[in-house]
Amino acid sequence: MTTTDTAAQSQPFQAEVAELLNLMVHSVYSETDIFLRELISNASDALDKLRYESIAKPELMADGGEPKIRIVPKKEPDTLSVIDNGLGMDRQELIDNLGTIAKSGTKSFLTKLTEAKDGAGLIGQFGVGFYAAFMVADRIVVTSRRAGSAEAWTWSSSGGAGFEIAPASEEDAARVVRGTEIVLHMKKDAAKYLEPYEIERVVGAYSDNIQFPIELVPEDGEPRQINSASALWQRSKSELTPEDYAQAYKQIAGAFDEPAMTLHYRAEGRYSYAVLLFAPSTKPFDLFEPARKGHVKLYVRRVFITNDADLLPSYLRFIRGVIDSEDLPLNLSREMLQNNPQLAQIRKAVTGKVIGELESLGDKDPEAFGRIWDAFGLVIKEGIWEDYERREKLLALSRFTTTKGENRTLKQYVEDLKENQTEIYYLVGDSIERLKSNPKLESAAARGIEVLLLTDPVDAFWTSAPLDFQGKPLKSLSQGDVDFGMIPTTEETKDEPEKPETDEALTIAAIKDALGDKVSDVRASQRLTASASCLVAGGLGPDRALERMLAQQNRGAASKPILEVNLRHPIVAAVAKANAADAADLSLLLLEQAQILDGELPEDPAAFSARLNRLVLRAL
Ligand SMILES: Nc1ncnc2c1ncn2[C@@H]1O[C@H](COP(=O)(O)OP(=O)(O)OP(=O)(O)O)[C@@H](O)[C@H]1O
Repeated sequence: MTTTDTAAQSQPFQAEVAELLNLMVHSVYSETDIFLRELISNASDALDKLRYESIAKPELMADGGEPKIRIVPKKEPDTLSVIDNGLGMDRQELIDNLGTIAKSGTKSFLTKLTEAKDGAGLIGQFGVGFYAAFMVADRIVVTSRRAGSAEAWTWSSSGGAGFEIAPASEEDAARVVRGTEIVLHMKKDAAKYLEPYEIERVVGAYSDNIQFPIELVPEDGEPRQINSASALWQRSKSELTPEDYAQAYKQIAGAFDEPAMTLHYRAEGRYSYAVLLFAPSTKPFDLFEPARKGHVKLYVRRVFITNDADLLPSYLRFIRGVIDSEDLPLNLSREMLQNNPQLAQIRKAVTGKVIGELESLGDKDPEAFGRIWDAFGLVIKEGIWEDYERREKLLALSRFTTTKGENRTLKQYVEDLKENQTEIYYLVGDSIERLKSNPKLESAAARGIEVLLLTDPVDAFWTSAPLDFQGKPLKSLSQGDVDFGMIPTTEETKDEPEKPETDEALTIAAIKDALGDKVSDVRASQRLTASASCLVAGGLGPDRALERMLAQQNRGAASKPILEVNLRHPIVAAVAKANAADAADLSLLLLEQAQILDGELPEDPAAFSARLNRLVLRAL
């Protein structure tokens, strides 16, 4: 220990912590109860960690007694202590863990929180953890001793800008043999949490499923255990109520909403393991963090091993819960986590189960499934691209907005195929409204063909994989050739305008000539009935929507599109008859219109408007 280490020191909070504390104190959050849940959950994590570390070093458990959590209310002075004999923290850990927030995305979250009206809802998704205690306490003193260490340290803070760290007094150090004691000096308006029945109520509501005993130590009377301290996932389904599950979900996932799906089973056979998984009903704030980390905890015979075992593919990263194996060794190393064939087997089986459960939820309880899809459909669709093996199953789960309505499945789509229709058509774009008015839909609309309207950014990616559903290929209406020739038009639209008597080849040659290398080709369109022109991608490369996205992110230049023209349209017909200058103006206008309809800007907006004015004036 250096001399600076032994002296008391003041340290500032990380800016994000100071900001968060400020928000907590000015009470964006009215549900103060959760502070106790957060402290108990941290205590339970510390006990889990100790149990895990002591597999390799049993001596860590030597002093300090059986794992448990104690809650000690005292009225003179008003303090509430939450004490665990878990792993504890050394000096640096106290500074790092209780002075900073390590979570990625914290900054953007805080900005959102400050701006949002409904701060409470948001803060629940974030989990403010330890700092929640500042809602009820105006001073917090934490004394901690890391298991096996000769030193104990005391961290203290009254909120505000920073905290102090110092060696624990002899008296405090003697009391904290192993683990952490958190003493809250309660605010006046939070004195109710010093009442034993109030503590029991909160523990019963939020923390009953903590695996370790939680003991209430009242000022008068004997200490008593106030939770059931069993691993809920090990109990049989028949003895559990929906309320039990809802509470377990909140505790395991640190969530505030209700689960939209619960999956609880035990696999027996070559490997035995218990599974308790939940799908939340609301979106957490970090769903789109680049790390795309999962939230399923791995236990081995009731001992917590890691949060980090990638037990589900990342497109199911919204699923929360526990998998508890009977057969894995307790001392799983990082390498073993990555390469263990048994874990790979469990991962595969559980992934299949989750998808199967989502599928049957979609049939049995479309409303609950709808909540999951609305919150996580974007993420599930990543799987269509990533998980080749389960592609068709994930396509079957997906819900689409189409020209026929909302929440359509591909199964419904295929059941409603038109006579001679052999493909599933889709169009990718920025918004449903814009897609609905896209000319590329015209010919499909005239035939009553349903088209999927895809507007999520991820849609441009998964659709670039070769896909089919029930033997029907998925096909973009803005790419390659479409052939609706065999599909009859519906009655009302049978009388399309007659084709004008112009030479097709001549018209196309004239437009090609005028556009030069601005496009890769000019073709007669099968897609259009009313509009004059549209742009499509060649048959082999990426779809136009994906190209546009990649180009916006400077990841590759967009390749030249094909201009399709409607030979029935009077402007197109006029090209062949016009003089060279007018033909050039008209042809460029056909290209520029098509760009605008795709949500792009014409290459040279000034030239475009000059051209338009020229032609309009001529007609006047
Ligand atoms: N009782 C404790 N024993 C040991 N370490 C603790 C204890 N309480 C907190 N910590 C440490 O402090 C860190 C920060 O705790 P905090 O509650 O703020 O966030 P968290 O638990 O990591 O996240 P969240 O609350 O969102 O799950 C914890 O990750 C843990 O390392």
